Amino acid sequence: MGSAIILRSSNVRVGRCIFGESYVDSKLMKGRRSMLPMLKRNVKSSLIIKVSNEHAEYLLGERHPLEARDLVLPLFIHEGDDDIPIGTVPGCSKFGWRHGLVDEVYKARDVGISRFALIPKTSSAEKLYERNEAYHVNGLVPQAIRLLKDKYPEIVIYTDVMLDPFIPDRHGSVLWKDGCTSTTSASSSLSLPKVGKVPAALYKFGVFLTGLVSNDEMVSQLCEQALCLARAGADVVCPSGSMDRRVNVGIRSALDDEGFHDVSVMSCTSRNGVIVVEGADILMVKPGHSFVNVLESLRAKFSLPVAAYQVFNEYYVIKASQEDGCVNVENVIQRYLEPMKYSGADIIFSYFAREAASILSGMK
Ligand SMILES: NCc1[nH]cc(CCC(=O)O)c1CC(=O)O
Repeated sequence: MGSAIILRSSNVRVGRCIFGESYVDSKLMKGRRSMLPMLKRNVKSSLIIKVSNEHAEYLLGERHPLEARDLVLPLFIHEGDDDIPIGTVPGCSKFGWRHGLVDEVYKARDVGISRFALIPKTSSAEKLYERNEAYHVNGLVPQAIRLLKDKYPEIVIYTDVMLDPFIPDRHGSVLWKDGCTSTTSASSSLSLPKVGKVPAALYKFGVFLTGLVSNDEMVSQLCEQALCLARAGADVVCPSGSMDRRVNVGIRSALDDEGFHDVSVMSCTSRNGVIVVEGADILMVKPGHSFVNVLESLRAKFSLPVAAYQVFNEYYVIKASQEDGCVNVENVIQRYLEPMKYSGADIIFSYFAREAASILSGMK
């Protein structure tokens, strides 16, 4: 079922083929075009940015070793000015978006990393919710994107589309609420059914918590957030925890309607191996290393770029052993990152990206 949908959507939709002339040396393409019927668009921001012949060869079937350009460095960011260490993890911080983040990106670019994922770590959630921070033009993530793109226009930025960091109780969904107390601009165009009398104890942060999730409202807010991120300059938006199949499709069409054809939608699967491919331009497996079998099967089934995410938890464990001298970065490359690449990942998210890249680019 999934592949039929993909085929259809890639055929009908406008947009460029990954191997459009403007991206790849046409000599390389001679006689090979027929091999690429299903490869999809949204090149700019996904795996083919500034495509080179080697990369095209890789996609045509030849396996190349892991390279710095395959890696995405995820960065935790916060609103304050100073960097805040994360627990006891050596060398890992939540970066202040104005300074620490920019320094970190600068250092990573030096060793050949050009892709970054921004993960907001918000505080004072109550205030944030009142300001509709999830899709406020001057929200944490949009501001960080604009700053980075201004300084380093060539980098690729991945951002989450999710409400969790901006909703006080972090459930990540939009709950039915009294229509009159709508706190979000996205919802103003929707008329929500009234929930009737709700006990006062359930009234929190301007929202009546009834325990019922409003999918329409959630999809609408996620689309609003994706647009806000795209307007700020995000290259790839990543809806996560898509409990509603309309999320990817809704975001894809909202982006297309505003002319953001080059902004990619990355769909995430984790744990159960279920992935929503409709509307997606990139498929992601998280945690990637634990599910290399899923990477392999996505690679075999779909002609979309596949991404793998090495999660923080794994980073934490490896980092601890590194401190004990049991593991070095070469081991991390050989035992964790390369297996994900060889299992089918074109794009690898890893908190080790900078350390790994400095070895891969021979700069260490
Ligand atoms: N989906 C949102 C998101 N984006 C980045 C992370 C951090 C992932 C990690 O490194 O553990 C998470 C949370 C999650 O998926 O669990």
